[in-house]
Amino acid sequence: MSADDGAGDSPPLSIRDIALSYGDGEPVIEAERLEVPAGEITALIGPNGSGKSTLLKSMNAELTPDRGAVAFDGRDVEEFETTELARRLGLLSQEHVAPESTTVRELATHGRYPHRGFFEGMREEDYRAVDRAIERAGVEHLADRRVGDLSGGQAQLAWLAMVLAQETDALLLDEPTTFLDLHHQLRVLDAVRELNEDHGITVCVVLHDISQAARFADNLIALRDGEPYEWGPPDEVVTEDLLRDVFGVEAEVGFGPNGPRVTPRRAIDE
Ligand SMILES: Nc1ncnc2c1ncn2[C@@H]1O[C@H](COP(=O)(O)OP(=O)(O)OP(=O)(O)O)[C@@H](O)[C@H]1O
Repeated sequence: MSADDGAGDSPPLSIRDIALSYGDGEPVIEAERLEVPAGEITALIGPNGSGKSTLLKSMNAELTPDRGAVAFDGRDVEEFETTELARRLGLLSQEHVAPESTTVRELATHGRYPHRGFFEGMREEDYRAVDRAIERAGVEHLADRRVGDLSGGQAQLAWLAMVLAQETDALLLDEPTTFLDLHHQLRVLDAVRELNEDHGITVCVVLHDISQAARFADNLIALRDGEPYEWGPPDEVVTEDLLRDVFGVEAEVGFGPNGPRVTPRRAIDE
């Protein structure tokens, strides 16, 4: 990513005939075809255990499918050399591991490793990228704090700063708003939208709030039991049928100027 990248420059992610299982178990993901369009924001929605994180990790080659492939920029993600992929595709996962004494700035600095030679120090552009990421994630005031001392939401923002410092062409974000208060949820989504609009970054993001996902994303992919139930523009995906069949919720769906709005009524007993 560079400052003068125009919108639409980032590549798409395409999934073809994929099946993915853990160990010898049954596949937890099976999908014939899914697209995360270039330069657009796609939200993955679905109930707990429906396979959202697994699908996201397969897009980043963190998990290898038993069958099929994920293509990024027309190439199987498994074919990329690890550092090359990390320069182009960033993943904010739900599992965070870092020594407790690491500061927020040090964490963000880790995001620059894919851009530097093994023995090279930080260059001026690396420092600038770290500053930008810290600002975008809204953690300037926490930059010198130890990650181990942060609240859940503050830590979430610190990890986001690390992924943003990678300055990749595409971002995969697994529940980036979890643990965040409403103000910070909106700030994070605004920052992602700004990156998307200013640099044409392709985004795939897991969100649990369906109304928020519908407002925020250009496209939705709804997963049920590891399979796509529906995908496309929010207006087409968010329906009362989806809420009943996928989420087990009786709800009303209204359509306002900001897209579909979900009013849940009750959980349907299985
Ligand atoms: N490491 C693992 N080993 C075995 N099974 C796993 C592992 N990780 C996930 N699973 C299983 O794979 C399925 C999909 O899990 P996944 O975490 O992708 O769902 P999810 O939609 O992201 O859920 P959530 O909304 O709760 O985060 C679940 O049945 C889960 O139990």
